[in-house]
Amino acid sequence: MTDVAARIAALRQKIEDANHRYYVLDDPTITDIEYDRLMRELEALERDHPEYVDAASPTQRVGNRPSAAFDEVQHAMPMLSLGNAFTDEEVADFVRRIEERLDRTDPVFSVEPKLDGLAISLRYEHGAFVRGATRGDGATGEDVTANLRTVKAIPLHLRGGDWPEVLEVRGEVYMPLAAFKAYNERALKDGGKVLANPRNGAAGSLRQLDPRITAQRPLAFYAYAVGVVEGMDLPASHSATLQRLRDWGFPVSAESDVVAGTAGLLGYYRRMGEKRDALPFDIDGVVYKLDDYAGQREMGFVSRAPRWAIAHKFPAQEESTELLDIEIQIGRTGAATPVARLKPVQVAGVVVTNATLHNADQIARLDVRIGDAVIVRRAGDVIPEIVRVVPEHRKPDATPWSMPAACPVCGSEIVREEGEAVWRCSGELTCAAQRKEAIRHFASRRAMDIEGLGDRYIEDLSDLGYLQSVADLYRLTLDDLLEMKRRVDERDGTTPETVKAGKVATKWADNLIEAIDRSRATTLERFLFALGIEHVGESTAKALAAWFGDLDLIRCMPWPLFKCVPDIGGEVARALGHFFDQPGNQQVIDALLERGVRVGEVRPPSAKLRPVLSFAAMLTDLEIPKVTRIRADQLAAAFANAAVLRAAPEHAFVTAGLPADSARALAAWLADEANATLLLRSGEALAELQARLPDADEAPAGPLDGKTVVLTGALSAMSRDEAGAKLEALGAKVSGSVSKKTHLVVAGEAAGSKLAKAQELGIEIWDEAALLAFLAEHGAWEQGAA
Ligand SMILES: NC(=O)c1ccc[n+]([C@@H]2O[C@H](COP(=O)([O-])OP(=O)(O)OC[C@H]3O[C@@H](n4cnc5c(N)ncnc54)[C@H](O)[C@@H]3O)[C@@H](O)[C@H]2O)c1
Ligand SMILES: [Zn+2]
Repeated sequence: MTDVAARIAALRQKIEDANHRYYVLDDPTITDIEYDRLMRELEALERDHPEYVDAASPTQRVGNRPSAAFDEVQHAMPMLSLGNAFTDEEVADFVRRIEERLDRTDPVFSVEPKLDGLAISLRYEHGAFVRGATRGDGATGEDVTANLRTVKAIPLHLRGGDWPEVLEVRGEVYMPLAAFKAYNERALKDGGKVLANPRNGAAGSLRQLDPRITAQRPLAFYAYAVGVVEGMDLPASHSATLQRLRDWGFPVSAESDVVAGTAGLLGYYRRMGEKRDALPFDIDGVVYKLDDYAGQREMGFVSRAPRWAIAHKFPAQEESTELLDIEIQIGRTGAATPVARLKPVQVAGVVVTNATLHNADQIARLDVRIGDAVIVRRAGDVIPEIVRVVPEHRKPDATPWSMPAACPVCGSEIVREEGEAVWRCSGELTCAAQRKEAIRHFASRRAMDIEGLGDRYIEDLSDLGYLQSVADLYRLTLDDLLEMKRRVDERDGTTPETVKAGKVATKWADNLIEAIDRSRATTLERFLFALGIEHVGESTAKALAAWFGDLDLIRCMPWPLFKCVPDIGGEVARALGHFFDQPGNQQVIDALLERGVRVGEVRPPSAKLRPVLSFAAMLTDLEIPKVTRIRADQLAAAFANAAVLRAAPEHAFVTAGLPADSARALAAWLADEANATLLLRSGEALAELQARLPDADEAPAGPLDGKTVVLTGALSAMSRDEAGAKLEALGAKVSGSVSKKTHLVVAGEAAGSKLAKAQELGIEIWDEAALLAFLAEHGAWEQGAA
């Protein structure tokens, strides 16, 4: 074989493979630009060496054989492809060929956006939609009628009374960008496969075997041509036909237009190019069609495309390049997002050096490794993203990527909650990236309540380095604030509002310093809430304060002990333990206290802890594999405390009554040094708590002791929070949701589902009047005090 023959054979093979992946599997591995390059090379070789032209060459055919999964549909009129133009000269050549052949100057063209979706043909008989098919290889397509019926933009019946007996409408099914984005966001959250691009989304959705799946994916449709028409004469031009299609109820692109000559075409190309990013759908170019049908007939066809039309393509939105590195970016809430550093590459006219990889799961799914050749996509104002790897170019030493253990900004551990897609930096109080959000929460009304510390000040104070952590709030001086303001004015070039009538305005700064100072005196529950610990909302903060009463105790408590508080489960307990285990967080708390933050008197732990604090309960809370409460009871009976248990050998657990597998599991667990340390720490914390418990009779008895109360609906005399606080003072436990354990529901105005549930469960229900009467009776409310 000659070199040319070999190259031609290789190109045909590559293109066939790409066609199969693209048209049949909806899963391409090369970019459109690469595909077009291969195709052009093959076309040129076949042109220069006509002896190799072959009817089986991909240059002679459209698309690909349809997949066997669907019934076949023979197209009565073939569905062709379009020739491509990439440059202005190619467009000028196209126009010149028409001018020469038809002997006209500046011919008139119908021009349309080229939607990037899937070509389909819709058949209407006596006005009713009877069959829809994909293009397939142009002659034979796939019957996707059931799926097309779910596309709302496709009329199931033609409108107006005047239609042909048989009408075939051709157009593009596509996925609007909003639907594409929403689909991928959901897929990322659920750990599903993301769509590479909207075209892929349209093709994949339409070629689903189950129409119910297609129905869930919002596809749209544009009509751009007709095929077979029987029993009626069409207008003489394409543009007039498009108008007819509109009248019959088909969506036709509002961007379509009529222009003349090369200049008209190129003008339209520029206009659409500028509009491209703002359109709600992807277009990969524009299509020029000679407008009059007489001219079209005279021009005729080549093997796979008409001579009277051409697609003028925009620069590609996908390119391949090399992945140089994967870096971690920390967001406001600590979310660690992997970002790809790329070898610079032009994508859709812009040099791209970074791309998002969404999250660690997505990296694993794509199996992206540093050094890989990757396909980058940039569409509209969307952040460029890596859509796939080119596996053939993988370097042999490339290793799978994993999330780094420590935050690149602050060095805290990067962790992930079970069942969550997002990894987070755990340095809540120290991480610069999370600082602003943390400060905002810390200063908020229900937390430390620093009046006047708005978002702007938080931004500026952080950006200019005055606030490294929330603790720095308490060493801000009046001079700091004024200097900050001066620097902001300087930076933004704004006229200093601080200097008015020659006098420096300092009132705002005085007020802010005063508000910060006021916030120093707070409560333990507000302080714990203000720290912004994950999963710790107001009610958990309140519970912690009520049950333990002492910040120092809470700060050094190992996580299993938090679980002795009834409403705190394993997840919240671990979040608490983890937060206080970070030295950076502890330093910030120290600094806050040093700088005068006061969280109220130290109180003894709640007497209610007495029945739940035991060695056996603690062992259960450690969540040791195969150590259930029964086993924990056996262990507690045989071993005096954590230290003794820690030192015991495996056979001693069997002697204590544990089955062999539990004994083995416990021994294995203890063999891990971190677990052994946790056990010892928990044992010490348990002893400390027990020692601090007040005598049983010290606990005040309230009229609602041991009762769980739920407040719902709106009260008029006080807020729900106030009412809740009053009820708690009388011994009640206020809960957010109604369950069988609820003793009482207080229902204000417009109470909804909680009230209904309470009725269903037969729980006692009070209206506001009953509540106020009860509060008054116990001295917690004065009649007429509203
Ligand atoms: N990446 C790959 O592996 C791979 C493989 C095969 C094909 N491809 C891509 O597909 C292209 C070839 O596909 P093709 O044959 O569908 O050609 P095409 O996409 O270049 O153009 C023809 C198609 O344009 C569409 N179209 C959109 N708006 C239109 C309008 N207003 N009027 C008429 N048609 C309109 C129709 O679906 C029509 O079938 C290649 O250039 C390449 O970009 C890529
Ligand atoms: Zn960090």
